[in-house]
Amino acid sequence: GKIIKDVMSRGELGIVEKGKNDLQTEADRSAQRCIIASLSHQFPDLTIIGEEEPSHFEVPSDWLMTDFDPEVLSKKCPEEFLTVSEKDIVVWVDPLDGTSEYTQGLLDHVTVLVGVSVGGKAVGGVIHQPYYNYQTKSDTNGRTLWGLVGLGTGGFSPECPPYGKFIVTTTRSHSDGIVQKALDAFRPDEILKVGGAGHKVMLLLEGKAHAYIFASKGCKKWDTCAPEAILTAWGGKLTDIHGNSYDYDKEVEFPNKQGVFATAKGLDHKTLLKVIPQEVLNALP
Ligand SMILES: Nc1ncnc2c1ncn2[C@@H]1O[C@H](COP(=O)(O)O)[C@@H](OP(=O)(O)O)[C@H]1O
Ligand SMILES: [Mg+2]
Ligand SMILES: [Mg+2]
Ligand SMILES: [Mg+2]
Repeated sequence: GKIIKDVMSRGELGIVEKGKNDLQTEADRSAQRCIIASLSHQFPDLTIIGEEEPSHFEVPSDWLMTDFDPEVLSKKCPEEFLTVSEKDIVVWVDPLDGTSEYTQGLLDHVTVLVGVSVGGKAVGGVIHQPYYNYQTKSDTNGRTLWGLVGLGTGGFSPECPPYGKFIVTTTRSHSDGIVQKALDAFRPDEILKVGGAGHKVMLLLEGKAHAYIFASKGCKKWDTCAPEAILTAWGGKLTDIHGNSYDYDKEVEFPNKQGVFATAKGLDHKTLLKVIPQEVLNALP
């Protein structure tokens, strides 16, 4: 988070266009180097997959994080993970989610995502929001939300969305006709178009939206692993638009080709899926 803020303060974003409507900045590159170097230093047998291309330069020594969160470590590890070894774990890293919004100054849309999968299932995750409340509080360090399936969540106060209303959240920078058709089918009371998969799942976790609907193949495994794990740990659900769960094993393809459909705790995920029109389902087979 600090690296991301430092790059923004210096004002030289070093923007590279990876593809159509797909940017990368110095903050994406540096944050990934910090996260991957720190994790692989402490856990050499982990499989770590990051969004950005690997860098072979050595990272500055003050970028190597060595401390652990005592609050999380004070909790009891769920039985099912006691025998998991480093080799069974795949970590999906999105060093900066919401790059498009970052370059446009919509800073609270930006998050850092570190997702942990075991046996292909998204079970653990961290969403760090470096610019949380940055407009109201001047020297905030941001906040860090976490979740582990079987244990619970921390770093935020989960809330259920309001009754008698249906609020959906979706992309603000990667929409198309099919994305819009899927949204329209729900006749939502409100559509929150915001950046980042992490940011959108936070809206579900904090009761600001009922569903995150993205009928597009644009999101990748690093976008959804951490958010899915935290959402699942709380009681919500994230699947593709057909209702199938994504596999986060190390061999899988990166794109979430069947889109994203996520619902807050207390919603009937299965019934809501039936609202998605056949034409939309056919577009993302
Ligand atoms: N059409 C597309 N092309 C490239 N990336 C896409 C995309 N649609 C979604 N994404 C990626 O999915 C994430 C969430 O998208 P959105 O904010 O539009 O909902 C972003 O992650 P990054 O910002 O980490 O690249 C974004 O780049
Ligand atoms: Mg990107
Ligand atoms: Mg992303
Ligand atoms: Mg990213």
